[in-house]
Amino acid sequence: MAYSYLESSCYGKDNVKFLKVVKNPENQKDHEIMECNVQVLLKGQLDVSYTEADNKVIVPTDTVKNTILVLAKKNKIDTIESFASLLALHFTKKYSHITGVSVKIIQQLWNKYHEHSFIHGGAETKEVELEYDETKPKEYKLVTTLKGLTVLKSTNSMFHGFNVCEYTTLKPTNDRILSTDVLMKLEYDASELGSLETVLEGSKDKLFTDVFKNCRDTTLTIFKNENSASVQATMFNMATKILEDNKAAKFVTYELPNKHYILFNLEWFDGEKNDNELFYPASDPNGLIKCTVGRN
Ligand SMILES: O=c1[nH]c(=O)c2[nH]c(=O)[nH]c2[nH]1
Repeated sequence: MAYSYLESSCYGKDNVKFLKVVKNPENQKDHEIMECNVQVLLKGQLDVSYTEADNKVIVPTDTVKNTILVLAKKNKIDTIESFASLLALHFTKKYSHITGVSVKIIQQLWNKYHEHSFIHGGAETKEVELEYDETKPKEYKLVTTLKGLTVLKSTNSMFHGFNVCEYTTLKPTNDRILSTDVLMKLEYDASELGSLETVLEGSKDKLFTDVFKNCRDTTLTIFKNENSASVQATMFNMATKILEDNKAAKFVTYELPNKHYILFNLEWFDGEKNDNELFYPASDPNGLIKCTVGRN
């Protein structure tokens, strides 16, 4: 009896990066661009490559990389959601022993300001993760992520009424700075979207674009409008509104660092008052608050 067994495995290529330029057929200098970083990991009857050094079953990661690039060149990509579907279906259809694929695509945001000139959207990205198992084709998991959207509000944020014990030094406040780097994930309800084949045909591209925009708009609107009781309460309200607005959403997850700004005490300077005007940014430690919200 062997000492060990293979509990689980997957392999593929990570950090396959491309910039795709799409030219307007009526004006060869009018372009749209898409910059992506793709990860594709394969699963299936691959155990012997680990346990018996049998490479016959290995589709080389180099081939995975080539496939990503060729499919990106040859196909119309309107959203990274449909491109992820295309990749998952390609690998499972092409190789009989590949039965599952995990795809992750990170898209840079480029804002067009002229027919072929663009401004980079900074740290903010859109990401998509797709888990597909061809033995359960209807149960795929598709998650879209908004990441790196840094926001700050300089009033209308409170934090009081919290648990107080002998370890507590924090003072309750009715007015503080609230700042975070938004990480929001929306898991689609696969039964609302339909089969991955319909997703890759592009029939859901408008939905994907609209849902992502709605998530970003709702995050920013609730952030600015609400007099926040806490990060916890505000993120729950954001997630609830996104579920209300988007029937295709199953779960909404937020992961928000609470990036603290601490009021300087200037009393030593002849009693100088500091009415929430001068703060120092405390890079660490930071709060970290997460929740996943579903529909009742
Ligand atoms: O919104 C907040 N939630 C917390 O859980 C917390 N904890 C803390 O020290 N400050 C805050 N703020």
